[in-house]
Amino acid sequence: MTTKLSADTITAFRSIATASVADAVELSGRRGYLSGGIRQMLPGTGRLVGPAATVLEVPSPDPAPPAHALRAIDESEPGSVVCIAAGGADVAVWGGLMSAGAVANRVAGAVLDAGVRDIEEISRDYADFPIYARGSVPATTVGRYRTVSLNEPVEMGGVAVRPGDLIVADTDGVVCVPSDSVAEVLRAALEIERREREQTALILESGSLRGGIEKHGRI
Ligand SMILES: O=C([O-])CC(=O)C(=O)O
Ligand SMILES: [Mg+2]
Repeated sequence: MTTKLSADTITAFRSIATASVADAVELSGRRGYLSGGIRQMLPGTGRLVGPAATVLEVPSPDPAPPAHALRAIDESEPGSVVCIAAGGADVAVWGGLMSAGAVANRVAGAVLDAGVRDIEEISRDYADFPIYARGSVPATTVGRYRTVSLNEPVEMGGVAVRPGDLIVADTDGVVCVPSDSVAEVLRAALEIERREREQTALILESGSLRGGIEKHGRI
């Protein structure tokens, strides 16, 4: 099961750039950002923020439906982000039908360490639904990969993603905030945003990039 995060926490992260969230996770000694190879394919409306529901897919010629992904879509708490780990597979682990199911179940978005297909259909019929993926590819996952777990820890783009971790994604990419450090990362990320606003003002006032970042000693 995914962990309940407060509506206030979700709202707060929706106003914070992934760059700041990634830096804030790093302050706790961990890596939060997923590989830049997993990028925004469909933007939805604004930043994607929600708890992860995790699915693992592995190579298999078994032509079975992706049962764990279908369950993740139908059974996750509204507002969840369905995260499918497939080792960067060059197949579509998501498409138009899965988007229809996700919208019907109020899933917040999808993050895929693999490809997506039916882009034309999804952008036409589900324009509010955000998808992050390695790219688009017309090949179905069925008969090439099969799902093996739901809501177990997975690895995506170089990061361990656990069910209930907070996913934050925007035009820069995807960050995973470990569920045990959400409050601490939120505080740190807000402080980073405050510092950068101050630095921006100092740069513009002084007319010097180096002068503007001197006070805090970092970019
Ligand atoms: O076949 C798939 O793997 C996914 C797909 O096209 C859909 O959800 O429409
Ligand atoms: Mg399809």
